[in-house]
Amino acid sequence: MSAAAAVGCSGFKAMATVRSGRSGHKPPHVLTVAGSDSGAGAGIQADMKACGALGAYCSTVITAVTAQNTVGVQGVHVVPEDFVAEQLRSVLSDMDVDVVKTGMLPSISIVKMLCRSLKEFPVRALVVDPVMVSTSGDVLASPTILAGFREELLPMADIVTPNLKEASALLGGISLKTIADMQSAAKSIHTLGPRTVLVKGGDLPDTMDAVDIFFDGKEFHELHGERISTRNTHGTGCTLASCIAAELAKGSSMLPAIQAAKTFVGNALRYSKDIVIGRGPQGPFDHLFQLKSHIFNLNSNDHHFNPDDLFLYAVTDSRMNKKWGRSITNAIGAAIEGGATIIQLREKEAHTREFVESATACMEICRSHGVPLLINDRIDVALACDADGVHVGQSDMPVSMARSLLGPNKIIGVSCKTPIQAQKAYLDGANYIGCGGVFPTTTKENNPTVGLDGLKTICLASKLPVVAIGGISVGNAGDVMGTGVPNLKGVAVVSSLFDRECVSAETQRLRSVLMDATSAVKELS
Ligand SMILES: Cc1ncc(COP(=O)(O)OP(=O)(O)O)c(N)n1
Ligand SMILES: Cc1ncsc1CCOP(=O)(O)O
Ligand SMILES: [Mg+2]
Repeated sequence: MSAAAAVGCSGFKAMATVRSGRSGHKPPHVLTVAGSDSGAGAGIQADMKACGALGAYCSTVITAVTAQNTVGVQGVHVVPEDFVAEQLRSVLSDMDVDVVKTGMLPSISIVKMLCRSLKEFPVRALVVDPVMVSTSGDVLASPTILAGFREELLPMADIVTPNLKEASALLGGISLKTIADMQSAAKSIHTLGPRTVLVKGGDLPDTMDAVDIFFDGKEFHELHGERISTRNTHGTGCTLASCIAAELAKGSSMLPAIQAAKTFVGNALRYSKDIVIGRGPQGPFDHLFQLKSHIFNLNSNDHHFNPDDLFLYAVTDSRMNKKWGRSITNAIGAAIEGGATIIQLREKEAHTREFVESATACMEICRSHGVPLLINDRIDVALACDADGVHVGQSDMPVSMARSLLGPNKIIGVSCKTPIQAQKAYLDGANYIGCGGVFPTTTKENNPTVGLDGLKTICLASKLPVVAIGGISVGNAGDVMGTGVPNLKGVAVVSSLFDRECVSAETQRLRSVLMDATSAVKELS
């Protein structure tokens, strides 16, 4: 196989499109030939997750089915050679595989048959993880496969990735205790025919960090990685080799592929170091940490949405603040002091930088008081200042899109005037509905009113909590809450708080009107 020329080639996608004979985009494709791990930490399952996480398609030829968990390997069922051959033929004859990665190859006849298949259907690169013994110490391949590795598979490989035990086994049982030993092992394994060798030193005693030795046929590269203290290391070998394969399939050359793979494994271990799966000594780690760290980690400070937060919803207005000579931070501070339960920054005229800066300052105030802060219209500003959520209207970014950008924990409110909009709000993943204008207002132009009847209709049409908005003040807030619809949770107001001289006093007055009205409704029901 002449993978040397192909690995690291550019213009790969165009070539792949021609090969597939169809127009459209062909994703980078890794075929893993390995064993299934019922615990899903290693083997085929790890390979699929690793390739998927790095953006490569992963097809699978299963050589054995293992019964294993975090304690060890309880059983191995080897797939008959003919059926491994059939799987290989199915995938390789049809799917334009870029890179083959091998894991558990339980018998020499399977090794030999794989080599024949690869000669019949050449691929761009072959990554061999010479799996022999599981991390729990269980034997996964008969020692006779060593001959198959040495004589047939390794000469075809672009890289072979033994750990210390495997390197030792490939070299007849020599002892490997130092970095110098690893270098000489890498060189000796290279003489067996692979284009490059990575000897993994995770088990090397007396080293502060994990050192791997990469030999490219000419030079040694010492690759250092932080040693992460965790029990969750099951599947690191499979994952590293699969990541290398995925990077090669994407067009990387060998050394950058190894570096990217090491970074991925290091980050996965760091993210997963405290997860608990299984009762045994060695647990799996989370290959999909990138998805979760984006969505979950960043949001560790998120305010957990409580529909009662909508009770007294203060919405800012830059024109009013200007008129009264207030900064936005003063305005929201006063509203919180007066008893506002949620704040929305509705800054229609602000430039982005100014908006991000003031929103960040407001976030600090709100967080210190445990009051959620939402951003009107601007998902980007909400993300930038890690706000608790957004409020969007029917002509703003769709709720479903905002949800996928903000993740599951942020609060999303949406304006609705019709029952259909209200039903869709729930299906799209909104947390609440803003319904209005209920009454006429000069704060928002060209905004037809729905009245108290329209408000009730919206409330009844949705399971979501609703906040009423538009022309609401101390004079009519009692009527609004007096509708008594259970999911009407409060009122949102702009001018009756911020177009007044004393924001905190107006907020207090409104709060007591709302409290009286809700107690009256409770008494009636
Ligand atoms: C709580 C609440 N409800 C409704 C709105 C109005 O949002 P939208 O329809 O997007 O109009 P603008 O506020 O963007 O002019 C709101 N802001 N808050
Ligand atoms: C933003 C908005 N959406 C519907 S009405 C309205 C304006 C509410 O302002 P005010 O409380 O001053 O009537
Ligand atoms: Mg809007």
